Amino acid sequence: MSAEPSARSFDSSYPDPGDMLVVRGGTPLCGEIRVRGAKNLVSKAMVAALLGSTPSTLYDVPAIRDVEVVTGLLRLHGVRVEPLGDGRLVLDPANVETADVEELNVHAGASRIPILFCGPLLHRLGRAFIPDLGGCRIGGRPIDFHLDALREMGAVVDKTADGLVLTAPDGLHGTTLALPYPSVGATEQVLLAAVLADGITELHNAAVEPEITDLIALLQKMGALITAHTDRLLRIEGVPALRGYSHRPLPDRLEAASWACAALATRGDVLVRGARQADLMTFLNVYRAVGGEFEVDDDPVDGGIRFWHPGGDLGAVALETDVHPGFMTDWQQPLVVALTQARGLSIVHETVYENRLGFTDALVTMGATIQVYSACLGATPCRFGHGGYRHSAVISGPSKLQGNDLVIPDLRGGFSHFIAALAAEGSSRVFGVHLIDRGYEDFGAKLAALGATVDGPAYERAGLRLAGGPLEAAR
Ligand SMILES: CC(=O)N[C@H]1[C@@H](OP(=O)(O)OP(=O)(O)OC[C@H]2O[C@@H](n3ccc(=O)[nH]c3=O)[C@H](O)[C@@H]2O)O[C@H](CO)[C@@H](O)[C@@H]1O
Ligand SMILES: C=C(OP(=O)(O)O)C(=O)O
Repeated sequence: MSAEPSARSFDSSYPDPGDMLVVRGGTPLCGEIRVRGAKNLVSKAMVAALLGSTPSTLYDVPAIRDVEVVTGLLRLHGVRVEPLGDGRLVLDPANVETADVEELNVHAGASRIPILFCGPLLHRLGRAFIPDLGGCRIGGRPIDFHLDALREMGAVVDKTADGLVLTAPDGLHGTTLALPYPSVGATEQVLLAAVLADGITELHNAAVEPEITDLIALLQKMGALITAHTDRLLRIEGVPALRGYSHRPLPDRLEAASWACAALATRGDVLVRGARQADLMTFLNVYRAVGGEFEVDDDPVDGGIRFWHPGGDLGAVALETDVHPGFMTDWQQPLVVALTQARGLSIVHETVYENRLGFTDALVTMGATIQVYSACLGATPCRFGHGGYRHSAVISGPSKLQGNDLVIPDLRGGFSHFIAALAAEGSSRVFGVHLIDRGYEDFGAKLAALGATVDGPAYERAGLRLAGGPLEAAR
């Protein structure tokens, strides 16, 4: 890239120029970082604390925006949320109360977690107000499975201009449910509603992601009676009361895979402390198929997985994202950047979300050769084969990437843009950096620890925001 970033003018369609980082590419990421509790478990564990009659303690909680949002929502409902430092969080639900709708709406659009407050609030207060949901814009992300299940269990749902209002005039009761698709959120919804419901709930076609298994383990600690049968069947026997839990969440397998892909795309070598092989089996198979190397250290305290590029060419692969135990959709975006560096044609069929390949447009502007199709380019026709959803990609590599201006579209797409910028020649300006905070703790500090050259207003303006600033300070 010829021009230095400072010489480029800002396009008026870019978000806040202060929310931008300049990345100088071309240096392999090398070193070690640590991942803490999984974003996709910790936030749900925090909601589950509402179900207990005594305080809960959660360990290894990362300083990410989703945790901050759920902390805010819980506090508005009277839950005492006390960060004790070093990732310990005590949640005391002794004084749960109805929250002010206007105050709750401050969190509208910030995360997907508010929908999981339905069951716990209906049990505690008989009423729940749910602000509009946020989360990554990677598809329509409807909540029909959640609401249908709650209605079957006795909830009445009113859609208002402000958000959803739920009541349960006769309480929630157990029933037999079948999800049209094994949705993670809807499975969690049923678990959180059924554990205190009257009678037995059977959930067919449930999600079985490791985060679900960990949530079940946590609920079991609270006194819940849940049996996980084969064939995606969960049987939940409602109990009259639950106590608080003490729980160390599973490590973040999505963050671990992101850094693994960053090592591969930049020809680097990254030790991800805390990463656990059991949660990453499917990812590791694909990583190896592409040509990436890894080594597992099982030490329970200091262990992790070292990921590296062994030199030479990477190989192309064909893969489909799927529900667990398939290749997880949240691994897809970082891996695609590594695939731009693999020799040959790779095919990626995204079957979980209909709109999760938009981030590839930016990679193309950097020199990647990626074509996106609305046909199902995989062995299994998926729900998105008709309707014109651009959900299959063909990636031809290896491509020399050039730095460019990038606007972060969503959490994993944003991480992918960073990897591409780090693998590219020259410098890139990455806009919308705050979106990364939702799921990557200490992102800037970790990049720096791995030898990346990153600078810019997002660093200068917010001081240590990306290196454990306000999120950590809020503890
Ligand atoms: C906070 C969190 O844990 N987020 C994860 C969770 O999201 P989330 O729980 O939102 O994802 P789901 O598993 O529910 O969604 C999977 C598919 O089901 C569809 N669907 C879902 C619910 C519903 O009521 N109706 C419906 O049609 C969705 O549009 C999507 O196509 O699981 C996803 C799939 O592993 C991950 O990518 C997200 O990182
Ligand atoms: C899609 C994701 O998260 P969320 O469901 O919170 O939007 C993700 O973590 O990649």
